[in-house]
Amino acid sequence: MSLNEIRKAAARIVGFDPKTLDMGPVVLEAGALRQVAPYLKERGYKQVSIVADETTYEVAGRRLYDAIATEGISAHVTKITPNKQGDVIADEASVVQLMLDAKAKKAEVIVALGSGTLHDIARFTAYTIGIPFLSVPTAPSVDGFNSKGAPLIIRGDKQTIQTIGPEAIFADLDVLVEAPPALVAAGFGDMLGKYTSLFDWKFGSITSGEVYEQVVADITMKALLDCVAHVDEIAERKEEGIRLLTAALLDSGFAMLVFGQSHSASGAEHHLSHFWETTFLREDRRQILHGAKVGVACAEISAYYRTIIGDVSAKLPAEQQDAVKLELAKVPDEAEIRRLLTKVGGPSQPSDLGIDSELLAAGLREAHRIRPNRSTMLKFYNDNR
Ligand SMILES: NC(=O)C1=CN([C@@H]2O[C@H](COP(=O)(O)OP(=O)(O)OC[C@H]3O[C@@H](n4cnc5c(N)ncnc54)[C@H](OP(=O)(O)O)[C@@H]3O)[C@@H](O)[C@H]2O)C=CC1
Ligand SMILES: O=C(CO)COP(=O)(O)O
Repeated sequence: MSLNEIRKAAARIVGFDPKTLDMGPVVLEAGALRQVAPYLKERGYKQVSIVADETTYEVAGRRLYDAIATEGISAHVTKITPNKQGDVIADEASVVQLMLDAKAKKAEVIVALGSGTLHDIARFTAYTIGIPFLSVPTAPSVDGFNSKGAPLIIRGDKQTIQTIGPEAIFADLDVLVEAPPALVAAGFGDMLGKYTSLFDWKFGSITSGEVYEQVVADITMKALLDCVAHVDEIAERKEEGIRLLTAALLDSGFAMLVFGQSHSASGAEHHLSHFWETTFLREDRRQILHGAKVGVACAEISAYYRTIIGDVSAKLPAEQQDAVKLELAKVPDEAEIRRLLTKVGGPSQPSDLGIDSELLAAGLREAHRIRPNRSTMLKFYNDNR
């Protein structure tokens, strides 16, 4: 959907503050990278901080830096230092690294040049020092370019802090089509996760009176179904497939931005993924792409929910039982989710990710504690067993 269509849809939400979507431009086209420097000039920025890592700097950072300098704007690049396993992660050290650089250079705006992790480092830092950030995605791997939430690793735990959305987005299809297949499959996996996150949000609204916005759920579901309908084009990584996937990721991000929290996009499948992520960090293991974990976790949650629905239903008031069963029936079964993941070339089983049955079982017992305020069916089951 275009930003204007999102604005129109969001206007139907009672009490929605239109300033939330006071942003633009949102550019998703070939050559979008070339529009960044003229935009910065037009906005009158004189000091720009670009945050990248070694890879994203090579992919697009050098070109961006030169283009900004050519406009007579002072730019500097912070390449976030990887952890000892070689992964760039959004933790205290990365945030402080960018904060110190941006402060020292008196940056007026931060440009996030990368995928999910670099965006979270950028949005948290920009919010903390009180400046805006621009989104320049280099891979269609997550729906986190334009949300407000910054999932950070704080003292080893994954906490999501509500910060700010981007001032503008420049998603260059020339760059995105070159992203490695694993990152494309991860983006598709992050979208498939919406099957179970949307179920969990509905579950929370039925059983715990969790605030639910149909418009936000509809935007997310439409984005998800667009991806599923075009799985072949996405798997082929042609320009149209990558455009469709990126547009869906942006729409899901906008849905989170409009709602102000991530209920539409993050349910038990994300909590399971976060559980695996922090376990790997504690064990000094290399990180697995977020969307790769989410896709597999979505299949696991779809299967698990079907095994526990009887027990859950027995503990619900009679009038909620049918509604919950009806919603669960709309979630594709695990075989279908794994089939779609395989089709797009991504991992489909926990073992593909190095997750054994013990870690899987531990996550199903404990992952809900990562987001104790979210009324997922996993939390209900574990709290009431
Ligand atoms: N804020 C939100 O609402 C959301 C946030 N997230 C967060 O996003 C994070 C995960 O982001 P994700 O995008 O999966 O992974 P990362 O941002 O961690 O990126 C993984 C790696 O992708 C590589 N990369 C990126 N673009 C390119 C490219 N064009 N060519 C080659 N390599 C490239 C980089 O390579 P290299 O490693 O070689 O440097 C990068 O480090 C998680 O922490 C998750 O919680 C996820 C969804 C929503
Ligand atoms: O990853 C997200 C959506 O894809 C956001 O998840 P959290 O709100 O759980 O950090």
